[in-house]
Amino acid sequence: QRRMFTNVEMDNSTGVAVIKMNSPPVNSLSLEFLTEFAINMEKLEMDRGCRGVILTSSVPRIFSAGLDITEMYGKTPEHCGAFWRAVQEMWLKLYGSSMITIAAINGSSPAGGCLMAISCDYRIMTDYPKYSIGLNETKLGIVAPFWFKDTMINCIGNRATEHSLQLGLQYNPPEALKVGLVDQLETEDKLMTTASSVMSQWLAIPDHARQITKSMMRKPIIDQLLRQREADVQNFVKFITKDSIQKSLQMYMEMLKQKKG
Ligand SMILES: CC/C=C\C/C=C\CCCC/C=C/C(=O)SCCNC(=O)CCNC(=O)[C@H](O)C(C)(C)COP(=O)(O)OP(=O)(O)OC[C@H]1O[C@@H](n2cnc3c(N)ncnc32)[C@H](O)[C@@H]1OP(=O)(O)O
Repeated sequence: QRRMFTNVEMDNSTGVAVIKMNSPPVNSLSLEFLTEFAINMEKLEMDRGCRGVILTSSVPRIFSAGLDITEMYGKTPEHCGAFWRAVQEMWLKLYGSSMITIAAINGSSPAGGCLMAISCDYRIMTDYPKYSIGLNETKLGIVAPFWFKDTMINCIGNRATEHSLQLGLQYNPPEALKVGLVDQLETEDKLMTTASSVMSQWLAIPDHARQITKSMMRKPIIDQLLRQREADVQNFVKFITKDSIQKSLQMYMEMLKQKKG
């Protein structure tokens, strides 16, 4: 039986779906997870009754740990290529969605987890000091590709992105609010109610006007990836299969395990 990585609950009375990521222990984004996520987004996009999506997590304390490192370590170039296509597809479906997308960030959200959040239209994060969010790729010895970087620039601006990406910064909730990485903080118990109430404000705007405006803002980056999608895959495969990069990933995974012990 196929495993489910996400639960989708559609409320037909409001036209809002809640996608809960549910892949313990850390909602890491594996090839299967990403494939299922993109299919779910596609189905909601095709559903004329669905106007908005709230993205959140069922896993305690974690929104998403980002890309599943085990999908990039010790794998064949073919596997790495298939994995990267799935990462691209997830981003294209989320960043390019015509629906209103709100991230209810109820836990830590490094790297690919942060990419998911900043690909949404609005972010509300639980105000808990131990949670963090950011594109920390350089800390793993890897490089966030241009479409991660440009999504971040569109969210927090050029200078803050440069600072944030070079240092691989992870922000706690008040810092994330200050830099503009999230739009609002909320307590754990009120997070979903607040997300629904923000959604109602966005739903009040006529869809066609909001959708054209959103597309105008995001299309240049999306088109740039679409134009060079296969080159981006080959670039990733070449980079990630290098011995030096594989070594960095191995050391990072060992560090994660040691931290636990
Ligand atoms: C020139 C450029 C050209 C092309 C581009 C090329 C390249 C590359 C771009 C790649 C972009 C990459 C994006 C990413 O998302 S990489 C992933 C980054 N993620 C992280 O750094 C997060 C790491 N994890 C953590 O910090 C913590 O786990 C977390 C999320 C804060 C939770 O902490 P905690 O609750 O204490 O849980 P544990 O750390 O004990 O973890 C439990 C368990 O999960 C394993 N794990 C954690 N994160 C991941 C992960 N991302 N992938 C796979 N597995 C993960 C961890 O090892 C533990 O495993 P165990 O077996 O010990 O139980």
